[in-house]
Amino acid sequence: MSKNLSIVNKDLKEERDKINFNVEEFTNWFYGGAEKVKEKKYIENYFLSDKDLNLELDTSYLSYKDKYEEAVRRSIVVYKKLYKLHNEMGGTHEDFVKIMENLRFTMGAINPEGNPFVLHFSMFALTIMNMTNDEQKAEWLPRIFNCNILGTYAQTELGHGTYIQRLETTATYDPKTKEFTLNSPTLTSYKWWPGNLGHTVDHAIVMAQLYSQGKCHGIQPFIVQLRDSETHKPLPGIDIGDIGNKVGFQTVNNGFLGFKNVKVPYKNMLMKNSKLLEDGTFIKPKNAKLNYGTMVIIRVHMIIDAACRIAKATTIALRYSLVRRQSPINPNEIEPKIIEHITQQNKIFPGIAKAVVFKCMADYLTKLHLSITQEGNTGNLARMPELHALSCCLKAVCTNEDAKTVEVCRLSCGGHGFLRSAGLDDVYRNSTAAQTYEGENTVMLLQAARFLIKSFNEARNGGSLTEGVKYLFDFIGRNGKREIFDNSINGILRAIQAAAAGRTYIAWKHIEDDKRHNSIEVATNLAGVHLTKAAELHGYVCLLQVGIEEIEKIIRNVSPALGLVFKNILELFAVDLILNKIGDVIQHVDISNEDIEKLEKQMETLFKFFRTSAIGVVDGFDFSDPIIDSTLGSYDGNVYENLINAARKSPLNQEDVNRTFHLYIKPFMKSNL
Ligand SMILES: CCCCCCCC/C=C\CCCC(=O)SCCNC(=O)CCNC(=O)[C@H](O)C(C)(C)COP(=O)(O)OP(=O)(O)OC[C@H]1O[C@@H](n2cnc3c(N)ncnc32)[C@H](O)[C@@H]1OP(=O)(O)O
Ligand SMILES: Cc1cc2nc3c(=O)[nH]c(=O)nc-3n(C[C@H](O)[C@H](O)[C@H](O)COP(=O)(O)OP(=O)(O)OC[C@H]3O[C@@H](n4cnc5c(N)ncnc54)[C@H](O)[C@@H]3O)c2cc1C
Repeated sequence: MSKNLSIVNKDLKEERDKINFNVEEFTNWFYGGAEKVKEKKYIENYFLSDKDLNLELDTSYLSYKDKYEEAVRRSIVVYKKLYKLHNEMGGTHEDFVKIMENLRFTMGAINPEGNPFVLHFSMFALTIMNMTNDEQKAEWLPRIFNCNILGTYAQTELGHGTYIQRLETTATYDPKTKEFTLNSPTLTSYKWWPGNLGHTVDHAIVMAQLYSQGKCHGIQPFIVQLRDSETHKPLPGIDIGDIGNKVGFQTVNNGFLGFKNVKVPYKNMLMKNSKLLEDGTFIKPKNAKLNYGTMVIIRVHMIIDAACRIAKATTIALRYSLVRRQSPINPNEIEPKIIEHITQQNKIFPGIAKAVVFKCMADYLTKLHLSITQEGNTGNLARMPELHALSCCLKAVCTNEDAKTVEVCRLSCGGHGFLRSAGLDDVYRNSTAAQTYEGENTVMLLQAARFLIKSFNEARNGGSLTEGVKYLFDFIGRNGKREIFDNSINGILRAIQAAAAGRTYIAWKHIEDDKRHNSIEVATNLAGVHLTKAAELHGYVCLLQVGIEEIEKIIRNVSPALGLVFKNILELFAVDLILNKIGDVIQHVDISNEDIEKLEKQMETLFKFFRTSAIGVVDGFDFSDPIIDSTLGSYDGNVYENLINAARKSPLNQEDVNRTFHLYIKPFMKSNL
């Protein structure tokens, strides 16, 4: 499945012949074991081999409406098969999760511009699983699982996406009728953005301000039916539609939604956290932010998505760079593979290292999320703020890096990278969307910075700190002296920690100084740029720290040859990071010009070593050709054949002369102006 049967380009074959580690062993690590790789391949093939999907059709040439309709058609083919496969596998919840996890990659190949049902299977289902009481679970989960109802997560409004406390949709409870009345009192209160909302789903989790007994009790989730289950017509009082063309996500069917006196039964307010008694008495949750739980889960999941987008983009860029020849380095020699230009290595190799380190972070964060959620289920919510801060911080840092890296990969493919058939545009669109959805990245960094400043105050007052921010103690302990740089992995980590702690101190001091003339809120706003820089540096500290810990474990468990590749990858990540953050490092670390030159030299040595492993690593990401979907990144490396074949499929090339010649061009040319 992963390799096509055509003859592999000789330049690429020559590279693969030199790989000095076991690529399969790397793949097994990336997917969590040989069994998981087998499962992934089976599931991928199970779906992608279905002729009914008609994957030959290049949907990028279709109109907006046709794209959506084809995406719905394909999705239904997939979901029917999903349920068939699920039954064949035994029908357990674990089987379902297994298929869904693998389907995430496969769905991208089937609907490259987005899945019109993605919110049903992610945020809608997750919210019902995590924010309902037992009765509500029993009522809704079977219907969701069987797709008898389809839903989305409707939180953002025209006027507010970030500051959700000020959402304007209202849900007013009447104890006499035991109903809520939903209203959109203003234009800005219209829901705007929810995926799949426009014309696909018939239900939504709606976040609305709860009014009861004459008081507002803040935003609460309600499950609301939007469309008739037979006709799919909007129900009375529901104004609903698609928000129109976007930068990407064209087939996700993001929608708008307004309410006019829409009645919702009492039992439809999700009651695991906040509770409303039938008489209208409101009972506060243990922590008001528990209703933000679905956002936290998705932010955690977004780290692995970022890793995979980078893995895909670097696979395309590297394979292309190993077959593309241009510009002799020595004037009299043959043109080299473009990867021989060291600037090309500088564009692609650090990206490959990021994919690996982000994958380590995704695994770490998933485990942390599970353990903190389990604590939460026993009533212990103490670590919720730590998880919130970490997931916000890494969501922002990883998706920012993701978008940047994917764009560099596109640039590294020169002109051909600009073709849709190169496959980098959809990856980029998804990366840049991820910078905004699930919390805009600056806002996410500012949330993380709140935690950093609190921790800094705690450290100054001799309090206790969570593991991930203990480096703030080192900074305070140095009492204004700079960290002395030493050129080892741990030395680089300490330097980035010193930079993060130093920037946190600058932000803290800024706030303290401004507090003399301003409120704490105004002072915090004025320190915003420092705060976001501190949070960003903290994100890199976490990535490097977890990267070091995880890769040390990996090295102990893999063959020595693969261990060397991991060591090389970790060093690449670390040296690239410190060189990119050198301005911040210089401010807080005793690092000399010679040290910096040594790091630059070290980067060149690391590139030299990685030059032979790189193709093995990207092959090890194991994206099959239908998933990579790129003329430049296919396994066989036959890029020029792929490019001309793709061009021939352009709708304009289906006839020799386009009608515009006779309609407009010829009359214009003959007109003598
Ligand atoms: C499973 C498979 C994955 C599939 C992926 C599917 C992809 C589908 C594609 C797209 C889907 C996109 C969906 C969306 O975009 S949904 C909408 C998302 N919206 C947002 O993310 C909104 C962002 N805004 C917020 O999250 C919040 O407004 C806020 C920025 C966090 C601020 O909240 P609030 O105003 O209430 O808070 P305050 O500023 O007053 O206080 C901050 C304190 O609250 C603490 N806090 C906040 N959140 C949490 C939390 N979740 N847990 C614990 N604590 C929290 C925070 O720490 C502050 O504490 P402090 O002590 O400092 O006061
Ligand atoms: C592709 C896509 C899919 C989406 N899907 C969904 C969905 O399914 N369901 C849903 O409910 N929503 C969805 N959204 C909405 C999304 O979650 C919000 O757009 C996002 O949270 C950002 O909020 P905003 O649009 O209000 O941005 P704004 O907050 O208006 O951001 C504009 C600018 O203001 C700045 N800013 C705002 N507040 C602050 C602050 N406190 N401090 C400093 N700067 C600030 C931001 O940094 C940014 O530069 C989706 C959005 C996109 C793009």
